[in-house]
Amino acid sequence: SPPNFVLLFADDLGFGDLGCYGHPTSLTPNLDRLAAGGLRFTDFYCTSPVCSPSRASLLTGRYQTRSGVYPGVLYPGSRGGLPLNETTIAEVLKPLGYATAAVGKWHLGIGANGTFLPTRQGFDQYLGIPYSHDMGPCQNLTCFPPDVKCFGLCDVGTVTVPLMYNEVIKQQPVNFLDLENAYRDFASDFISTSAKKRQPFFLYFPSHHTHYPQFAGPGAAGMSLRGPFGDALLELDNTIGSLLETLEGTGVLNNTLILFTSDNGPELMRMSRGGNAGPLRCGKGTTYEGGMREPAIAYWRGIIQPGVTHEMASTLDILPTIASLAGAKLPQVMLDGVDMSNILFSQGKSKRETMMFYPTNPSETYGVFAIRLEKYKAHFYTQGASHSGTTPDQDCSIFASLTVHDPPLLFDLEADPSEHYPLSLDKRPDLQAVLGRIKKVKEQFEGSMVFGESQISKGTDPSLEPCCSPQCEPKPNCCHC
Ligand SMILES: O=[N+]([O-])c1ccc(O)c(OS(=O)(=O)O)c1
Ligand SMILES: [Mg+2]
Repeated sequence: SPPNFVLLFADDLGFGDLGCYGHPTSLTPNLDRLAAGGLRFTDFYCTSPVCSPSRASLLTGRYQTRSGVYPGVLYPGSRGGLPLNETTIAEVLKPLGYATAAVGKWHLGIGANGTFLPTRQGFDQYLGIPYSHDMGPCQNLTCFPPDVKCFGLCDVGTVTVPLMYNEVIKQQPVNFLDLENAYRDFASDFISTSAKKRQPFFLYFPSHHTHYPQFAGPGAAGMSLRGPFGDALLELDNTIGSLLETLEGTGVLNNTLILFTSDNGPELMRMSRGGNAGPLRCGKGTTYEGGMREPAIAYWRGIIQPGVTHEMASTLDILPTIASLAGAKLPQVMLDGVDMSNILFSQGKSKRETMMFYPTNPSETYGVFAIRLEKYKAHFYTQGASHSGTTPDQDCSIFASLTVHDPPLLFDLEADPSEHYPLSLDKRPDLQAVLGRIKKVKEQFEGSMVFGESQISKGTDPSLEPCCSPQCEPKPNCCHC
């Protein structure tokens, strides 16, 4: 019978944040169990160092430049979103009779009359906050029990964050302390209902953890060794444990592929309240490895052999892989993802030999900032980011302005995954040859790249911000239900 798919997607979680990736104080026993019993990736990439573009690529198998989800991210009042003519994983599976649900952070647009919400993108059901949970005033919200306010300011002058069920606002502002429980119960009900009906299902679970401001309910607050960030991460891990129990209890665990990864690198500017990129350089907002290489685990009990793979793979590859496993037709569009089944099921080589690194704000002027080919990575441009500030490495901070590298900075990511020691090309014809191949890849890729109309440049309209009492005045503060 066709396999079920559970896609667990963390937010702003770094390569070094999980116990199974070496963090000394994170408590992630359930993710560690998935890694121990499944395949742990060491070279798995997202496509953007920030949320919305990365999520567009995950769900379409195409770089964000093609779908138009660039530059930067979408906001509560954004006019744009992931275009409806893009085909998501949910839309690939629906024709095969799959039940589909999204639970958590959408961040691919709301638009007029909810035109870009998950229910318009192939998901039968949706429960979640449709963008980052700092995109609304949070200083009076409780992030930790009994009444510890959220840290910092978040975005003021906007409606408070709403919890939506399908296209209706259920709660505004959301109650963070029971949000993850609500997500867990909703997701568990979806699994149980599908299992009872013997209907194959796709659960997309983009948690808000561990995005700023960190929050956690009573089941995790104060229970980690790593403070607020660790508590939020523990809450996500608890939820994953519950979902595993439900999959097991309903008898579908052996027929379910579970994938876990994160949307972009850690927000280092949050310091000890932010994530950690492990040995990788910089983090969110940059095209150094810390911003783009993510923790990733594939688990399918009895089918995927436990182990570690060093093969290169990406969020782009999830749609083609799920399509091939379900026997679904691929969308008739330019796909950048490749089927990674042979990595998953036969410890084979990846069909992916290259990865393109676009910055937060891709443009046709500069094109890709960096390219990885096999073990080599060439940076044509580098730039720091506010999200990666406060670290000792000055190249990560916002003060590290856009720099052209000609010849490109070249790193050997096997010998130097931290991108500390650029390779000299002098008297190295072998490296010059590598650079020649990379330039050819860049030429071919950019020759085929047609930038879709920027959705984010369509700007924002305050009247599009979700408000549970649309007639109330004065906005946005009156939107409370
Ligand atoms: O890239 N950005 O311009 C950007 C702006 C606001 C965010 O809150 C953000 O963070 S994100 O939404 O988690 O990616 C990113
Ligand atoms: Mg993010």
